[in-house]
Amino acid sequence: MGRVIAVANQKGGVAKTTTAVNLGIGLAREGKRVLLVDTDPQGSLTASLGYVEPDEIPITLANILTAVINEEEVNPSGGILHHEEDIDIMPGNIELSALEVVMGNVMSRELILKDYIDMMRERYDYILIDCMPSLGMMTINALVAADSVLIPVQAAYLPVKGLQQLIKTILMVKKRLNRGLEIQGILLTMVDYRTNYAKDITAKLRETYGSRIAIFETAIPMSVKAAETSAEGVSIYSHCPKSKVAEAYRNLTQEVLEYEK
Ligand SMILES: Nc1ncnc2c1ncn2[C@@H]1O[C@H](COP(=O)(O)OP(=O)(O)OP(=O)(O)O)[C@@H](O)[C@H]1O
Repeated sequence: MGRVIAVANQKGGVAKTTTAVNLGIGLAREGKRVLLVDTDPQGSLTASLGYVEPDEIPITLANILTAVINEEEVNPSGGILHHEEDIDIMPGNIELSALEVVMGNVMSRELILKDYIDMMRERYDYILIDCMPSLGMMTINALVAADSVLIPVQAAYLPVKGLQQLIKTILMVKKRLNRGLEIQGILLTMVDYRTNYAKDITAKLRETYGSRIAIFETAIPMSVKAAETSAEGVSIYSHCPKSKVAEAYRNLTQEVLEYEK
């Protein structure tokens, strides 16, 4: 049975998508069967893997979740795209925006994505859910469907306030809807090693959250190489295997594999 990890932070541009893609492909390179699920109406995960016009893809997560809502039968292979780096993708696009509104008005509205994800678990070792930058119904659905949450945090400012809100939401979901949910850890991203920010922020995070929340050993360095990958439609391992960012995502992959043990 696959393990489901939500990559979440309501703050935009903190490298959720970049992390979902490179952790997902990192796990696939270790022989794991991986599904990436794009729950963001911007479709940036979908686009960054080479499907540059997500809005033109005929079957996406929005169609699948609509079928779930309407209690129609869902074909587990339906809409799945296969990327050359050996991962599967359930694409997302702008239709998820309207769907999120519909979701808010149906029975068991928090469990819609979970229905689909649970059906997919037996086919994969890891399912990574790329969340949208909000704490709305779609993100709640992702947290309900997941076993754990990975929280990318951009190491450019002291991000404590937004994090508190996210953690509160996660704990609320854990209490009411998904008792097994774990916070897998905070991942520092876009770390600029020319400054001392990373050290300061790590220290601040440890001081604030102490032993309650793990912080990954690995931090992801700031690098234009990471930003270039999405235009190429491939992972950092294909685009620039010797870069520091590639090394960091390889290390993160190992940490995630270790976590399960
Ligand atoms: N390590 C990095 N160094 C420099 N730029 C990066 C790095 N990681 C990601 N980026 C770039 O930062 C931008 C935001 O990254 P990304 O799209 O992964 O964040 P996100 O949290 O998923 O955003 P959104 O909230 O909009 O979904 C992108 O342009 C991406 O290419």
